[in-house]
Amino acid sequence: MQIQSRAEMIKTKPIDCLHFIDGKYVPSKNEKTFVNINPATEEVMGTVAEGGKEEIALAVAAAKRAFEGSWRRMPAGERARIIRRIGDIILERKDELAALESFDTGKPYGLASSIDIPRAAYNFHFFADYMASIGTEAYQMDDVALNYAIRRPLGVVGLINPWNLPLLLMTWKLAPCLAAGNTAVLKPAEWTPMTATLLGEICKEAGVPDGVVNIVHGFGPDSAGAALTEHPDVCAISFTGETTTGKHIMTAAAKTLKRLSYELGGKNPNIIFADADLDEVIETTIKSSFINQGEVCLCGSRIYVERPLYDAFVERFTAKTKELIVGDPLDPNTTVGTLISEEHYNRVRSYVELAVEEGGVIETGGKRPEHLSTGYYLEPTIITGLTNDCRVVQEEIFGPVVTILPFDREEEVIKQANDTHYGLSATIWTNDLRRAHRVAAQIEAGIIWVNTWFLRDLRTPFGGMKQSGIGREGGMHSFEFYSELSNICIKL
Ligand SMILES: NC(=O)c1ccc[n+]([C@@H]2O[C@H](COP(=O)([O-])OP(=O)(O)OC[C@H]3O[C@@H](n4cnc5c(N)ncnc54)[C@H](O)[C@@H]3O)[C@@H](O)[C@H]2O)c1
Ligand SMILES: O=C/C=C/C=C(\O)C(=O)O
Repeated sequence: MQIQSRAEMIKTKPIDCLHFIDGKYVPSKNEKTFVNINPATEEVMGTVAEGGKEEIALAVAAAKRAFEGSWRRMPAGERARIIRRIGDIILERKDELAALESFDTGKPYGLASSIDIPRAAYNFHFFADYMASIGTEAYQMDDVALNYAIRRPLGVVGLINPWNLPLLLMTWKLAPCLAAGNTAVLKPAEWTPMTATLLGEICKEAGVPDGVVNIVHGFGPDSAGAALTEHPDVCAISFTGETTTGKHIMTAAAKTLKRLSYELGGKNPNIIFADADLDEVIETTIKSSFINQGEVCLCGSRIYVERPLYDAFVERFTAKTKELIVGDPLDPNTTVGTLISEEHYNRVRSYVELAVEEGGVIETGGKRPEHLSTGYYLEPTIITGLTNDCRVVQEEIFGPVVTILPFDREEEVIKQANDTHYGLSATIWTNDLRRAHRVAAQIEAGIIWVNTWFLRDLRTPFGGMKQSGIGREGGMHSFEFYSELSNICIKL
């Protein structure tokens, strides 16, 4: 069956995307739009309003009015009820949102339906519950004075999002931002506008007052993204994207001293000791290598295997990788869909070619599947024979490409794992409990999994160190970013 006929089976159709400002869908003032390409068919599936300075100004003004209006004074219980309702409506519209996410990204519909959309809903449910339990702090100075802290919202916050897990990551920011009493201007990634567009009407239906949530589409530099980072009435930016983009945003935001929260790039080690359970390792490492076409910042794309296990791992992992089904994102049997765009496809392909130049051996993959002449499809790729200082081992590829290196000693693999300017996540496989604690404590990463991957407790601190991020979000850490504390000292 053709992709379109499967889309009909799913019944949802791609949508044209307008901005959502002050509770209404509006085009750009200059009527400018850009096209939205389906990465599986390479066809135009709709148009997107292209926002700039003017649309950002309108959105920020609406957010400021809303902040000074009812939203910040709304009792927390009522705000929590509305936030929970957003999550409920996302679940009610799961199939539609999953289809649009799959159209936009090329990810398997099944993945969007089982991970992306349910987790987007859970982001709202989690923070609706969590906000009821947060307190502040108080200190008594003998019988001299009493200190207590009060927590208040920041004001208008800019939320700038990437294209790999569009609704999951957009709502990971929006839920705590609203729970803390702020208003928001969202800038979705230009490649993935559709679920963000529907989020506007979902918030309105849930009872979010007009102006509290605003969505402006557009690009980064010289467009809506840059305008949001420069606007004087935006007091904070939460950004998820490439490290290089983060540096540009920091420069722009410095002029108005905005508070920044950064979730940036990663090149994450997956360290496998010889005592690990190989069946478990293979099953999870297939996911941590190739889920979402490897377009996950947390993917363990640098695999290190202790030498006694190396040959067996390479053989078993390669065989399992060959069983993955690359194809039509709407086909229920597909496990690997398309990359996000032609530009990104060519970039990932160039790294496979570089790997060969650097002396690597392509154990499997590296090519467009022969039966898929249209669409940005790339086979899951395993590369061996490289050294830790190779560009393919050092640079973020953000595609279905992993390298495997052997190691002999614990100290050696810790050194190699840390030999990167990134520090986002890491995975360690061992049944030696003391070694697990010892090695985890030495790995320079913000998020470390032992004998698992992408197991998420939203109360935990989430974020990277070094060039992988600034700050943490999740649980109390989100409230620390999305609110201000004032200490009040009263003489007794
Ligand atoms: N650490 C995390 O949690 C996490 C999660 C997902 C993705 N990522 C990273 O994101 C990258 C892939 O996403 P991407 O390609 O969308 O990243 P990107 O940096 O190219 O774009 C991210 C967003 O920033 C906007 N943008 C670009 N330039 C801007 C500028 N000068 N001013 C304001 N906004 C600007 C884009 O329009 C987009 O909305 C990868 O590096 C990946 O590792 C990190
Ligand atoms: O591609 C990066 C994935 C990030 C995931 C989260 O931010 C999360 O699970 O909260």
